[in-house]
Amino acid sequence: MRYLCVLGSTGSIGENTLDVVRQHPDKYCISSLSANTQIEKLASQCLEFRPEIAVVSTAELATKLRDLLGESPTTVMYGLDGLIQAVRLTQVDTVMAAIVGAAGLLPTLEAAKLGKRVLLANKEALVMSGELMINLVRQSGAELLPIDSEHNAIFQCLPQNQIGQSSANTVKELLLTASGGPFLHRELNSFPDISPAEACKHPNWVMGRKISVDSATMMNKGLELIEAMWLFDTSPEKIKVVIHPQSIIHSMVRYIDGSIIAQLGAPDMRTPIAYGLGWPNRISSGVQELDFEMISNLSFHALEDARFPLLKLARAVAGQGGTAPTIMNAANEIAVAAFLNNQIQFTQINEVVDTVLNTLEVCNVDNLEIVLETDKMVRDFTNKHIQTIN
Ligand SMILES: NC(=O)C1=CN([C@@H]2O[C@H](COP(=O)(O)OP(=O)(O)OC[C@H]3O[C@@H](n4cnc5c(N)ncnc54)[C@H](OP(=O)(O)O)[C@@H]3O)[C@@H](O)[C@H]2O)C=CC1
Ligand SMILES: CC(=O)[C@@H](O)[C@H](O)COP(=O)(O)O
Ligand SMILES: [Mn+2]
Repeated sequence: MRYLCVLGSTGSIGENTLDVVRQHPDKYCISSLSANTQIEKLASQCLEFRPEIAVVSTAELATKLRDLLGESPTTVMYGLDGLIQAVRLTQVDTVMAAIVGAAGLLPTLEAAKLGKRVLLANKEALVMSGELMINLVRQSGAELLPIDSEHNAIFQCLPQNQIGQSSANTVKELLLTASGGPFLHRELNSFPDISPAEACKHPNWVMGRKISVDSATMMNKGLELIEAMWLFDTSPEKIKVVIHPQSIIHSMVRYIDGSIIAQLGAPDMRTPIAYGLGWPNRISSGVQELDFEMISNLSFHALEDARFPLLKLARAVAGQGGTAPTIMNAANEIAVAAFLNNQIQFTQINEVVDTVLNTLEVCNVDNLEIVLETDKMVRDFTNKHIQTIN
């Protein structure tokens, strides 16, 4: 039996995780769950899975959740302390890191520090903390398994199934596939008119709002480029992005002998989640089998920089290192939130991130405090900057 803490259980990845767990009551037990504000959904998950701990964001929400749970024995906690307690539970051996954005950083690092199996969906946490997270994993002996579909695909295509061990001798490059999002063919001159609802309508995947906007701007692929550098111990030059609008090939590895190994499947996150839960074995996921007779076309396109300037910017940030990825991530989180709140236009997400990166100084990441201070400082700066452009 494996004992799970699901951070962000009310989100898209969280719900998919619980769906896979539901299919294997003999293999997985839910020990702790967490949400931000969706307490009704969390309450229903608690009543079904009976975790030891459930965590919400504030004391008020914790009181309301406790009321909703009635006689149920789950202990309700709140805030960062609650998230850390949820991860620290002695019996928890596996942590699904599925909180969106920087809010997931500290509990994910705690899981890594404690040597647990970390199923990493929360790519922003690795982008922000980079080497610090990888070093914690190495020191503690934690298992860091990628859930992001592209990285999970690459993990499945690499020879030794070991994160952070370079295959530099035989791997020529990693090929990250990108759907191109909802605006792959939209007229560029209409980009300023893009609404939050349009940006959140991904052609192939059902995901949370923040990652959906990131897919539309392709910042998602930029974050994934940096995520892949750390997970697979490689440089940005050895990671190529290929547009593949069908999202059937989830990513590929090109070897020095001309072979390319790809992982294919229906665009359903339950496949990578089941792979992470079952690793090194495989378990069923409930995902419908891919029917090749129904696939008329698998196509590939080159990237257009003018359409997706944030990917080019993220590649430069990846090469720069230091606090540059932390700055980029924080500016992007604030800009995406402002776009979703109708405060800025879609095209201003790029302008805001670019301005912030060109204004703030990049320094070395010597410790976690530098990451946390940078994240806070950039959020304040970006919010103020957005007020000035409105
Ligand atoms: N969805 C997908 O298919 C994929 C997602 N990912 C990554 O996985 C992560 C989660 O994405 P997704 O599931 O789509 O996101 P969602 O927005 O659907 O879910 C986010 C989860 O995090 C919780 N949460 C949000 N803000 C906070 C906060 N400040 N403190 C604590 N908890 C918080 C939410 O709680 P509440 O419900 O109460 O708001 C929810 O449980 C992201 O990093 C994303 O990039 C990676 C690959 C694919
Ligand atoms: C499902 C998943 O992993 C997302 O990150 C997905 O890849 C988004 O698709 P694109 O960013 O390729 O549009
Ligand atoms: Mn992805």
